[in-house]
Amino acid sequence: MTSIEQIAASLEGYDPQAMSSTQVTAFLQRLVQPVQERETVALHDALGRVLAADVVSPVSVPPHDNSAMDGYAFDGGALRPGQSLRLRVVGTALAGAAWRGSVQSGECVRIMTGAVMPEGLDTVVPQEFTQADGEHIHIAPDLLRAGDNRRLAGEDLMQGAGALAAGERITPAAIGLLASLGMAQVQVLRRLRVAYFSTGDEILSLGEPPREGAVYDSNRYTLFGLLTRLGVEAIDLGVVRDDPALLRDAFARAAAQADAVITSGGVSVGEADHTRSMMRELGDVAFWRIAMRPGRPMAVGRIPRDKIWVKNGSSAYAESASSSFIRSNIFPNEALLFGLPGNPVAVMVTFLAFVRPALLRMMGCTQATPPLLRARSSEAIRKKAGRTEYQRGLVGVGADGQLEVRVTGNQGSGVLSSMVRANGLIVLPHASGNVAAGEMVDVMVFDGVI
Ligand SMILES: Nc1nc2c(c(=O)[nH]1)N[C@H]1C(S)=C(S)[C@@H](COP(=O)(O)OP(=O)(O)OC[C@H]3O[C@@H](n4cnc5c(N)ncnc54)[C@H](O)[C@@H]3O)O[C@H]1N2
Ligand code: MOO
Repeated sequence: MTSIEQIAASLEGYDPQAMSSTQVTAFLQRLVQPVQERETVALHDALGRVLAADVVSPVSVPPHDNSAMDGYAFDGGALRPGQSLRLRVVGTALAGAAWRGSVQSGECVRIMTGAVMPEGLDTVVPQEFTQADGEHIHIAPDLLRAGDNRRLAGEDLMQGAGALAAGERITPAAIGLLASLGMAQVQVLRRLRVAYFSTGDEILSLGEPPREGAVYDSNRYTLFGLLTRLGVEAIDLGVVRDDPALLRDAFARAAAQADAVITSGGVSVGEADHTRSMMRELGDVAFWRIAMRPGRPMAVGRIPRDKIWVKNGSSAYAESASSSFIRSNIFPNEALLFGLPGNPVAVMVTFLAFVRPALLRMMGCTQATPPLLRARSSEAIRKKAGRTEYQRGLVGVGADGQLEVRVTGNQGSGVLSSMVRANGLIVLPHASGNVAAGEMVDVMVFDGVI
């Protein structure tokens, strides 16, 4: 199999010490493949899942011409410019109970919204536009045109037309559309499994008492949120101390259970870290410095799962074949590894910039990158050319009605509070320099993404 370094080396101008975010994206596009296994799920369980096959409409929606208003159905051919119309009401059509009688010239049928249009009638006058006069109604001149307030059969979807395409994620609207086709079940791709853990001796699990030099683990919680919103099965493997045996065990357990493994911390050049060396020892991993901020150091690779390391006695490990590891058709024998930098905002930014699009592609989604909004920066932003910067921003509508974005304060890569106040990331591209107040910038808005 082609090694990670070989795949990376095929990128133009590859330099592991100076990767651009475009190169990382291109690398991941080459590396990852969608899952193939399918399952059929009930509609309620389909939200957020990815369609395994195109859905062709088995029926027309709506199935018949019907009224868009409560009112009176009549033949629009009787309308004359400048003239009122007097019609005799000869029956009633209810939603679910069609009028089957015949309608002569000068007659109309009382009709409710959704009721089938009676034969030969093509126009509906809303009841508030009419005056009743015994058995008759009056319609004032020039209120309507022929065909008004009639919904045509198949105007939403024609029988045999493509309704949804393979690779689309099932949104609330798509679930509704599937239900409107009478489909109680749908074929989706299997859910992706993603295992994650935090590394570092200074990382406290919740519930542990504070101690000097230690910080509570936040990365596992932001990752939990990001993965859950993405709709994958998120497998939390806790905090793993910087100990080779514990790290080995964690990587083995993660790779055995999951399609992808995400770690945070220990990928920079720090001396005390065994995370890097364990990744190198167990897997096929590239360590990069990316020209971006935050999120500079990152490891990407594969960890084999065809051998699982089981604890033998207290500290020794032995390789043994296991039947409990998953067989994934993405990478049959290994899990994809994302070694994210430890700083809490760097975790979120590298996830949004690289991990999320890669996981979406693995999930089988055809749409893997979120659309960027263009907004005017309300202030000057300092930016170095030669790296992609992701600044936490708050987008809103300015006094002139145009979209405007401002930075939410301290942009340190450990500062989560400015991330909380943001509703998007201002994406400042690699080549660009300082942003002047009033300049237009790209924003990846969180709503709909995280
Ligand atoms: N000489 C250099 N030093 C550093 C570089 C560099 O290029 N040369 N890069 C800096 C950047 S940028 C980052 S980001 C960090 C990434 O380093 P690591 O991935 O090795 O992360 P750690 O050192 O383990 O942790 C960094 C920072 O984040 C805190 N952290 C870690 N895990 C968690 C967690 N689960 N929850 C909350 N906070 C966490 C940790 O305490 C550290 O403060 O390296 C720079 N240094
Ligand atoms: O990856 Mo680091 O973000 O910039 O501190």
